[in-house]
Amino acid sequence: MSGLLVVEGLGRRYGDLAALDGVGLRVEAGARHALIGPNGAGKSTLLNLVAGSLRPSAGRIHFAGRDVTGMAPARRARLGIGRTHQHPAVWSSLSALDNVLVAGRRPWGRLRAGGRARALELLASVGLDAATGTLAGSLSHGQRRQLELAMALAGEPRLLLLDEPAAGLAPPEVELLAGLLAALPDTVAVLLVEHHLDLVYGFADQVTVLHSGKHVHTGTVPETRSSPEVAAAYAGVAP
Ligand SMILES: Nc1ncnc2c1ncn2[C@@H]1O[C@H](COP(=O)(O)OP(=O)(O)OP(=O)(O)O)[C@@H](O)[C@H]1O
Repeated sequence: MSGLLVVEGLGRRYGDLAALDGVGLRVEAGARHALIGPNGAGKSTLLNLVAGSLRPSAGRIHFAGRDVTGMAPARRARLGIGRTHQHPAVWSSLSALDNVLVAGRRPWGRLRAGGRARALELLASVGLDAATGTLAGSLSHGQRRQLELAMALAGEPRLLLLDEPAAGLAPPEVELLAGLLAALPDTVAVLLVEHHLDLVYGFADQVTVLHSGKHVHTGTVPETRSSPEVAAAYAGVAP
């Protein structure tokens, strides 16, 4: 089965509500794949199902040729699925450096060889070289997003799930984020959930659109921009 991430017939119900309904998705190794759609489309649900923090009601998830559908989040992370959250998940009482060191630990808490140098390198790569000793709780919202990105990269993911990284950022911070995303190594595939369409269209090579839990469209940026189904989804018309 080709494709780094292959999702088939994925569904998730909350009582009577189908938050996600029979969705398929394929993310190739090294791809820049965006997942968009109006509020409540099911984007975060899909991301959480892939990360393993939610269990599906239907469907399968394959990563790197393995069926990970029932696998715990920590095991998926060890296989190479990294993520950031809608609200940055950092340890407020630890320094930025310690956050990255902890996030990059191997199983059983062992630090990676050269871990400190690598952590400093990652912090520099996300623009936090002047804040390595700052407590994460004292960082601005935008800086916590940058820190969480460095933490996710410390796990050496092959797939990075980014959940609305531009949410709550001021325009100059969005520009900084766009630069950081553009500089991500192409050894990492990215699945980006985002409402900021300029950011998405500048970043993605494939775009998948969800509406009311259903798959509406997958295509290149020009295909997505000119799709009547996508326009209808954003206009609130049933696909
Ligand atoms: N824990 C929950 N209990 C009940 N319903 C939920 C729960 N989580 C999500 N939902 C519902 O599932 C649907 C999909 O939610 P989801 O957060 O995945 O959408 P989204 O596309 O990420 O939306 P947004 O862009 O607003 O973040 C929504 O109708 C939402 O209200």
